[in-house]
Amino acid sequence: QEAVTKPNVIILATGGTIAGAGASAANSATYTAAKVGIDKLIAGVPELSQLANVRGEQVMQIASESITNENLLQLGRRVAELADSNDVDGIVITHGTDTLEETAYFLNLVEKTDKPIVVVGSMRPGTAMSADGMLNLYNAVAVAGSKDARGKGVLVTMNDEIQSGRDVSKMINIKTEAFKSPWGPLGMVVEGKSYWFRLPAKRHTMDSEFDIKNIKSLPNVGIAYSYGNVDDTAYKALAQSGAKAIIHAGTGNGSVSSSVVPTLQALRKDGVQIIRSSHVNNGGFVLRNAEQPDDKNDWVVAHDLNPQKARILAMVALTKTQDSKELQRIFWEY
Ligand SMILES: NC(=O)CC[C@H](N)C(=O)O
Repeated sequence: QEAVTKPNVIILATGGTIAGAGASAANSATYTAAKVGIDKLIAGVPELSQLANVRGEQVMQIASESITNENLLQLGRRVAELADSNDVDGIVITHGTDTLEETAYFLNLVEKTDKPIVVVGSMRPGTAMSADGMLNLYNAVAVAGSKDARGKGVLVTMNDEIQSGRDVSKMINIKTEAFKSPWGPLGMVVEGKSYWFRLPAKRHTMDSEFDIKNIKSLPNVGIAYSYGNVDDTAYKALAQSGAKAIIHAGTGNGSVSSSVVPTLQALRKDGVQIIRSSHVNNGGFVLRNAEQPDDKNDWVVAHDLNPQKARILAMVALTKTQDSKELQRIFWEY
């Protein structure tokens, strides 16, 4: 009989619904997030031990809408430490789903490792009927422990799909099939085995020019949402609060209302970076110099990144450059 060595997988727990608890099994939507500790979560899925040697670590215990830049840096540093350790083969991060897409993208940009990093959450608390957390966690550990997940960037396992942390997003808040990418999943995980169909084309992890070890703090970057009858109040307030960049969560192709254009031109002259994104639901796609003369205005376009992901990339990029052309290059490449 062949000796099988199981991979060592660390689960870093941060809270969210996957650690949530409700009053009754019928409570799929009314419950408290971030209640259950990581040891209890691991004990609740004994099958994990068939996949890997699993160890848990409680990094924080919060609902992810309350995650701060400091929390992101703390988590990122711990991930980097563990990834550097010889006895760690893969890392799972349990996370609330509200900002999971932001954390996954952040780690995808700044972790210099080819070891699998898998971010996972759930849409229903463990106390609910048909809770999805157990299987999502099982799948996350399976992917994190697998050799074929190496070098594919930060991944997200929800609803049996393996998504790229770069472009996955929470598309609906009441279904277990909540996480989608406009460009489709990278693969599927079924009964603890991964099946791959495509690879990320954008720069990440080992191939990234950013490194968590060189990032001391993240700059203030805000988002302003666009709609009919919008005015420039939010943009001005963000600039006044010290924003180094403002993400324009624009309509359609990142279009900008004529009531806002002059203010954004003036803010750019004052040194604030203006980044045009789109809040279109299934994924925006903003083209340079379409809708607005970005070359003339010295603005940046966020490409296919939604506003919250554009904020993450802008913060990371601004730790290295203040040049709008460099920023634009980074927005095309990541
Ligand atoms: N499904 C969830 O995880 C949402 C719970 C909570 N709002 C959070 O993001 O942590």
